[in-house]
Amino acid sequence: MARHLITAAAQMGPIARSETRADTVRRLVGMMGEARGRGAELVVFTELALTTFFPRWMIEDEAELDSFYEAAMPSPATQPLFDEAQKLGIGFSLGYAELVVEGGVKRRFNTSILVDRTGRIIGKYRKVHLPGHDAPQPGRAFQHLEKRYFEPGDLGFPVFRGFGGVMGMAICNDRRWPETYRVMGLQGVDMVMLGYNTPFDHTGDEAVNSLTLFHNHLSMQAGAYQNATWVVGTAKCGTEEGSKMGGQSVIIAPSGEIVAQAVTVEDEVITAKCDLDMGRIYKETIFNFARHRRPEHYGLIVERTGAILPPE
Ligand SMILES: CSCC[C@@H](NC(N)=O)C(=O)O
Repeated sequence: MARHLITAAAQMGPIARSETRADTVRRLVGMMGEARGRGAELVVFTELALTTFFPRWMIEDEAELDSFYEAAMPSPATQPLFDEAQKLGIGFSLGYAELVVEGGVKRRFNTSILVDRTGRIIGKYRKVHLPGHDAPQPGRAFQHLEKRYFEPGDLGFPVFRGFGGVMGMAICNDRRWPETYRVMGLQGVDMVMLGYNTPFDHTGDEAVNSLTLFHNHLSMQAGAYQNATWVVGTAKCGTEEGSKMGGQSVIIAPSGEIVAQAVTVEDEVITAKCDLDMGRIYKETIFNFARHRRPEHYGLIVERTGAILPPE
């Protein structure tokens, strides 16, 4: 019997800095309802889906910085999302800024959770690949201070049984790194859910920036095909507080083909009927890891050094 999972990606247009949590959660609840109306059993929300993309600013006031984070999940502000999910019988993944206090010390992560169709959290992931800088860079219209505001995730790349398959999560910059998908691929992942906030000016080089949307899909399609998994990529996009960010949210099959794609840079729900068994043919043939991988030659990948150049 095929394992079909009707899946939605709920792309978000801009979130203004002044938008309240309650307003943002209402937007998410609205898209959840639309997704369920189209038969979706799972909806994938974006990275940092509850606030504007605050790492674009240097924020020195700690209380102001804390206001972008969630100290509990669910919280009174996010509870409506869990209630709606339970009422409609739809699961979701959600990205948010997580604040935990351990031994009196604040720890900050860029986090995603997976919630099942009963409203129960069944998985958590903390972003491993943090792009940008830990201090403001001169001459930039917008900063990218993820290295300042988050510590690298400490949970690895776990996968979770749910929705009839093996489910994994990644967050934004993670999607550009083959290791992200491969570590989950080695655990038999059927679907990787991820959200992204990708400003067009992220490299500072005009020629490279013009390829932003190409690189977005290139990374996710390669990750899907090479690991025989579905990939659902959900953008936050449009012009947010003056910063232009790429859209083109997608649902990608294990063949690497795009089966659904957003066409706006606003709130937009896309859906696809995903056969979680579609990856099997690839997992049993060209990407049969047990038969064909040669890890004895991959040692450099896990060395801490940067590039190792051949002798001159
Ligand atoms: C300075 S790199 C910024 C772009 C990065 N964005 C995030 N949010 O990770 C991305 O890889 O899309």
